[in-house]
Amino acid sequence: MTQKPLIGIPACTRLIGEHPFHVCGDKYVRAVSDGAGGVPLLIPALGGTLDIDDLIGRLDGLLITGSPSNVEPQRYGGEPSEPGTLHDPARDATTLPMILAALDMGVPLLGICRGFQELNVALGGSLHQRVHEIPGYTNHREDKSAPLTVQYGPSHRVHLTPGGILAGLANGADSVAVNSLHAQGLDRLADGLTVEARAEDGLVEAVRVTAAPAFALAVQWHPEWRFWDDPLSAALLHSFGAAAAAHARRRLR
Ligand SMILES: N[C@@H](CCC(=O)NCCCC(=O)O)C(=O)O
Repeated sequence: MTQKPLIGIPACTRLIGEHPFHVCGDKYVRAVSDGAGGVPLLIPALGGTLDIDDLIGRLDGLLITGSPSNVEPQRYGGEPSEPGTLHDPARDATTLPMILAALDMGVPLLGICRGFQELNVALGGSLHQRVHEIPGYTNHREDKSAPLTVQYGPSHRVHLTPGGILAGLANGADSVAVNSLHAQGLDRLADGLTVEARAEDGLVEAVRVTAAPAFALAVQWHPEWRFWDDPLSAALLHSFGAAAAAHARRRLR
């Protein structure tokens, strides 16, 4: 009997009423279960109270999701955020070390939106906090007043790096249309990352970990959104799942 790969999804913290919760969006859970063929395991944002190495050693993959919260700027030497910015320090304290442990232990990793930004920060890179205020960059935020199908619909094109993983998954296409729901973006690219895609304004929108022994890729857009309707999204999740399944076979043999 083939065991499905166990894929960890670190949660966000969220106040619901007066009570704090650990939460994860349903579309990420289904991207793991239906898109990657894995068993989703939600991981609470407990930071240093978790034995990160022990936990990563039990996983076959790690999906770092998007979130409306921003990585705390002190994590990358940034200026203080604008007052009222939503942060999630408990999530930062969990995802950043988990990313490094997964890369160190060869556990396949897929980052999405905030997860893409966290990969860059975890490896020593930095972020633009408000991309839309920087001359030369366009507005990459969604219209929050629009229906979700519009917010997560195609927003701009990204140019895929020839010979990259995404270009291969896109059957050699040199650009694809993606959605865009982010105010932050990559500033200083961390050492050890290779650009996989750029937006038309030049903003980096996808990276891979150059020397990673396993699948280690992150995108600024949202392939988990209705992935079954988008060939590249489906191929990306399937490729991540295949890498996790291969890891499971090695781990469980
Ligand atoms: N807060 C960061 C990252 C934005 C992000 O992850 N957006 C998606 C949130 C909702 C979802 O999970 O689909 C930024 O603003 O750049």
